[in-house]
Amino acid sequence: MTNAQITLVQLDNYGPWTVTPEPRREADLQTMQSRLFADLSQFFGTRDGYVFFTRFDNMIAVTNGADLEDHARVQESIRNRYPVTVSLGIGTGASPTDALVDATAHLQAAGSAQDAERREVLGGQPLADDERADDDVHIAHFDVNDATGKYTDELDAFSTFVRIEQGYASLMRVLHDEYGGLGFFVGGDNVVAIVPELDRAAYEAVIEHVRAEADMSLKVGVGSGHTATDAGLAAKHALERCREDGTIVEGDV
Ligand SMILES: Nc1nc2c(ncn2[C@@H]2O[C@H](COP(=O)(O)OP(=O)(O)OP(=O)(O)O)[C@@H](O)[C@H]2O)c(=O)[nH]1
Repeated sequence: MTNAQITLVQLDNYGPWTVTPEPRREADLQTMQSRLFADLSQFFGTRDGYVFFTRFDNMIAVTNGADLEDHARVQESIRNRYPVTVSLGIGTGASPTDALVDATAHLQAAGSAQDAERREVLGGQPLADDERADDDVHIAHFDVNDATGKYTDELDAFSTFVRIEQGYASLMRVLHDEYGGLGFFVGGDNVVAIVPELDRAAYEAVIEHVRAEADMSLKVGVGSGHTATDAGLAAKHALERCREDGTIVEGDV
């Protein structure tokens, strides 16, 4: 089964802050955003969750295992150490996309991201203990076949970046629009996707879609678990089996 718990992290009134009292230096904003992401990754990581930076002003976390108190503690810690605050919307659902829609609704109902009065909303409810199962979280770890040989060692770095981003765009769209999954670029040539339970044929179809649309060949390791860490590690081991056996889909399918 799938029982996703997704937390939407939204910086409060961040747009106005970046230009008040006048535009702030971009390098300072980049530094602050990446430190905040690192802190959130570490915090949710200690609770076996994953955070993805997405747009930095909005970040998406898989938080199965983190309760309301954990979320409130993150807000307090950020308030104490950063010049910005964060609102958190917690959503649950049978698919990651449903859970994210639920999480988003809790923040949107409380006001705009650029409403000076809307600060540190903590909306929604985590899964109760008796709602959780050992295979709540499903993660698919996608990797480009021989990205080093085909791109990194062949093209200039920007051309490689464009090719990888095009593959990522194709993959994230098909996962979201057709399968209820949320795919995130995590660096290099890797995409980690939070997915519902999907079978081998679905993964083969996703990989074929990206090959046809973006001319990029992928492999994927799939894992499931009680938390993002458990599922994500299982997915990484499955991806290693793809490498060893020359296969394109391995793991919990
Ligand atoms: N975030 C993250 N990045 C990874 C991971 N594994 C590899 N990478 C990144 O991906 C890049 C390419 O590494 P590989 O995917 O091993 O290399 P490859 O050339 O595609 O070779 P094959 O995957 O064996 O086909 C590395 O430089 C890293 O940036 C991972 O588990 N997580």
